[in-house]
Amino acid sequence: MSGLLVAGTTSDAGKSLVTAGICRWLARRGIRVAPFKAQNMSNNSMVCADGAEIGRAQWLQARAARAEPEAAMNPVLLKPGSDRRSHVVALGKPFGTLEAGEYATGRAGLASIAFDAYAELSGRFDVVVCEGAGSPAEINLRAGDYVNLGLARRFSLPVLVVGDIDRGGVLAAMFGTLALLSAEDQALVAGWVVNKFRGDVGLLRPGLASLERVTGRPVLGVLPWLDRVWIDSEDALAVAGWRREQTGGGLTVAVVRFPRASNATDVDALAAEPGVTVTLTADPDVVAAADLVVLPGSRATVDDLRWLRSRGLDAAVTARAAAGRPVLGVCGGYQMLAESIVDDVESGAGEVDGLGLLPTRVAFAAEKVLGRPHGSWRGHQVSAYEIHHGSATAVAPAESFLDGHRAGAVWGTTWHGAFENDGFRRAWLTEVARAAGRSWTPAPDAPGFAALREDMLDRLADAVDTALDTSVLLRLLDSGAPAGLPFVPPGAP
Ligand SMILES: NC(=O)CC[C@H](N)C(=O)O
Repeated sequence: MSGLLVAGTTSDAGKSLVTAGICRWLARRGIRVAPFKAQNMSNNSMVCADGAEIGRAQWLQARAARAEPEAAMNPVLLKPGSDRRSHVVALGKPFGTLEAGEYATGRAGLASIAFDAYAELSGRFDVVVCEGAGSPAEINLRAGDYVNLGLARRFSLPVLVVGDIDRGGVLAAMFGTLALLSAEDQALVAGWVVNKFRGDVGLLRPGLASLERVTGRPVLGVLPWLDRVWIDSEDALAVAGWRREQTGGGLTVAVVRFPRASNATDVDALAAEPGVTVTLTADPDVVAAADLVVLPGSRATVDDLRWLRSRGLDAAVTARAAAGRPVLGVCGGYQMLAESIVDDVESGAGEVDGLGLLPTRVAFAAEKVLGRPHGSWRGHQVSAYEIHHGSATAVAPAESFLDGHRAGAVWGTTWHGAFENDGFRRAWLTEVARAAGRSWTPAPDAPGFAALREDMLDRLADAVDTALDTSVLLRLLDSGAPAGLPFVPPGAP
């Protein structure tokens, strides 16, 4: 068993991608590999087969590793419900809340959960590829850190630092990251990976040679800017990347960008359908004009409903429904479509009016529902997942739609991930297109969503294979960071 930590000079440097790429590259060599992120902050999560909730990125990295996703791969998940408070998920189950001021101090218990999970996981796999968070040089947080060098030190993991060259300043960021670490932490930083490079690598080489000289550590390689390759992101959506053109009629989808959107990766599969264009928006005019509007999940249903109203988006959605133009709500978005919502759990707001577009009432319960339901719609099988405290019940007869309801051109379901089922997605979109007066029909030869995702993971592994010095990578996995790596002053101040 061995491990490696993939850290980054910044958030979004590409740690998740590099971790996924290394996982798939190792899995292809027949190595039993698992991903790990000690603590993830994200409202995009997934329910594992054993009912545990983990970050969506670790779930996808597990797929890259060809391993069954499980709680130990992301033992701590912080789900921000507001700017100051996060809901804590530990080993896949609710574990209270954490206020912003406690992030640095109140986490000792979480650190030991994460360390135990790593130790246990690494006993069952040949290699564990860990992803860090943010930058390891956030020295104000170093004392309580268990995600970056706190983890690496505990388990003597070699560390690769990934930098995003697209933002510029990557050489300074790499040098500075190292120079702000203590001598003990620096001893584990074993190499650099430049990410998102476009252009002539020859121009970059002298800079890389200087970086190697001043840091005494090798650049393992320069990963190219990979078009149409990304990973289910932690805090943003990459719908544009899925886009595929199709001749003939198109279909436009507007997804409302809630401040606390959760599991909004649901719309990725819509975006991957040829001819379907998905836009994230907070603009009532865009909501009015689209063929389909999606209200996605939300970690703060009542607060995001208030936000929807403050923007005048409620009127745009209601007007669509009245005109028989398609609206879909998923989980939190489905809850908002109800006649009323009683919530003494998530917002503490008590009873509030919903948009009244479906004949349902929503009640929040303290117990969180985590599940992997199966069902069907018009003969198409649907496998999904659910994560919620609020449940809707019909107060008048209504056509059923998955676990939810349909009234006119308004559909709602608690189920996430339903649109990844190809047959269901295409049949439902065909019905939506008809309701919207569009001639869109599914392309007969379009690949399925799972195949597109697999292709992306394979292209990532190809990039690792061709762009990185994999012999150095294997040596680090075999023997850890080499002894005698030079200390670069000043070190941690
Ligand atoms: N996944 C979601 O959209 C969750 C909806 C809502 N926040 C709940 O907990 O019930």
